[in-house]
Amino acid sequence: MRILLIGYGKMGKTIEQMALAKGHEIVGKIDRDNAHELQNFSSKDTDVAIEFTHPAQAFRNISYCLSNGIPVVSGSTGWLDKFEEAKNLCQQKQGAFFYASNFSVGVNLFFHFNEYIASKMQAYKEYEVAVREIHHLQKVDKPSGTGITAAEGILASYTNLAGWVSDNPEEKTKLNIASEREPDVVGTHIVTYSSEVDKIELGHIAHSRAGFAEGAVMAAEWLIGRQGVYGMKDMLNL
Ligand SMILES: NC(=O)C1=CN([C@@H]2O[C@H](COP(=O)(O)OP(=O)(O)OC[C@H]3O[C@@H](n4cnc5c(N)ncnc54)[C@H](OP(=O)(O)O)[C@@H]3O)[C@@H](O)[C@H]2O)C=CC1
Ligand SMILES: O=C(O)C1=N[C@H](C(=O)O)C[C@H](O)C1
Repeated sequence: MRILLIGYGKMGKTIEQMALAKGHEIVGKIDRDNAHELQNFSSKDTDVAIEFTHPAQAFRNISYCLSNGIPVVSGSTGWLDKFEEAKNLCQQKQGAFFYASNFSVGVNLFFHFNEYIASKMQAYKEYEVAVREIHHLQKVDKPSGTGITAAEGILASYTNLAGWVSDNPEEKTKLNIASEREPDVVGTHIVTYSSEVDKIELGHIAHSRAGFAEGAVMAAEWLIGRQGVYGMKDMLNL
């Protein structure tokens, strides 16, 4: 598979290692300082693009790929206000687009169990539900994309809550997502149900970026030959 890497930071470099180990070819590496070179790539030389950049750049990169017939896998977070636009463009161009806030199989199992637990816990209003995410100091967006997906999984059952809120535990009508930034934390997500007498927790701790990279390469392999908008639930049958 001929892969174009868009974003050559922590994730781009980890994905490169994973892809080469699986026998794939990297046809290009686009980063901020050579971003203009993206226009040189087309479906003639690229089977799939894997995009991990920045909240402010992701939509433009994804749009370029969809407009030029390049199937695109994106893991960038913090840009989802434009997700509907990306979906529409994908439909219009009959393209292929795979998005996940988190490509790790373990996190997607965590999402699955999180939805199930929320569906049971919503009947027990003596428990207050909250989401907490902890990441490294370089992370630019808050809350994390994974934290938002976890919150949405809970809100599907908690119809009494009017959406989520970032770092505002006093706002009792909404589900709080608490964000913490600490050196060298790859990605930790914890859902807590607290009552006066006890606490139930479901959590996921990433030990490295290998799980994210492995999932992204798996998604790229899976996307080739498909048309439409997909996510991890489609690939993993969750
Ligand atoms: N879905 C998932 O499983 C995961 C998602 N992520 C998300 O992926 C994104 C990237 O994470 P990470 O690799 O850790 O971040 P990094 O900051 O390490 O890397 C991002 C890279 O993108 C580059 N970049 C900035 N603008 C452009 C542009 N216009 N075109 C191409 N490249 C550009 C940056 O360059 P420069 O440094 O010069 O700005 C940088 O090298 C984040 O949104 C993060 O939240 C991260 C891990 C897992
Ligand atoms: O920026 C990161 O590092 C990560 N970002 C993703 C997110 O925002 O959920 C996924 C992972 O937690 C690492």
